[in-house]
Amino acid sequence: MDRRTFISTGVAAGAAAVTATSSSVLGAEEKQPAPGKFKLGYAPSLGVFKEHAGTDPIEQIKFMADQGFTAIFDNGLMRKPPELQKKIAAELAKHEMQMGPFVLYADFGTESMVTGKKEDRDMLVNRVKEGVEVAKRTNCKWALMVPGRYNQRTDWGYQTANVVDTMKACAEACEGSEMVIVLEPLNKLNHPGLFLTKMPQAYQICNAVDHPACKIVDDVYHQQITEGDLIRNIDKAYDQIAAFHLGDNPGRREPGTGEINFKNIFKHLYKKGYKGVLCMEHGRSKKGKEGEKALIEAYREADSFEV
Ligand SMILES: O=C(O)C(=O)CO
Repeated sequence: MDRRTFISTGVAAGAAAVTATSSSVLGAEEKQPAPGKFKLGYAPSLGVFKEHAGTDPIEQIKFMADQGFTAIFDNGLMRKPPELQKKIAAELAKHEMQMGPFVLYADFGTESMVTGKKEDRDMLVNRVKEGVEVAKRTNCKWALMVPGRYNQRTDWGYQTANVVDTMKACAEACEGSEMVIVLEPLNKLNHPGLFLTKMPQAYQICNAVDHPACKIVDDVYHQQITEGDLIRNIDKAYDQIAAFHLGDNPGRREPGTGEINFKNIFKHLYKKGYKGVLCMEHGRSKKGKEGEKALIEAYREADSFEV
């Protein structure tokens, strides 16, 4: 199937989904997505549609927009040359697409935020300042941080207090910009030894930091492994959640390949009025062009909830 045929299939599927949900029963005009667009901001990663769109990130963004996506994400944005960062931002602006969090700091091998040491805090604050420059260049509002490893010899309460103090300094370093740091709890199966694993824990830290630039990215793949109860945790932590990551479990692939009921989660978020990004941070169940097509179809299916 060539790019055009594939595109028209994608948009047709989206249009069908829209028709099915845009009856007068809906009432509120603003609830209806643009024809062909997904209802929520599912964000493919740059590089995920190489088979259809090639290796040029700009062509990839055009392809994603054609398919009805309204957001992208790029974990590696910070490592890209500034000129390319600007080109990506300009292309996204043309399509009115959002950009999900880029990775600002995720060192899984180091005790960084838990130590309370000035040199660790200074290193992280400097990293945040670099991130602010990337955010300004790209209009990307969110930057992801992982608080690193925990220390086996220090009481948990002291480590939590140190993370809170460090995050206060990091959040203050965002002031004067629009950048928001999102802290990501990760599961201990894939990432043993990390400090931040749970939604209630992330919530407690964000509440203690009490700064608009310190929020949570809720990765439902990680949280399904760590604690489950996904919708209740979304509701309880909602005022501190600024972004989502997606991936089914087990396998960390597209919706429909595991045990998570994405259609219900998406419907729930839609009803809450969630307008942010949901980064598709997962692999695919099939390879090649067929795999890319299956990926889009999986999102069309999960997005086909009634509103
Ligand atoms: O490394 C991981 O598993 C992540 O989810 C980072 O976002």
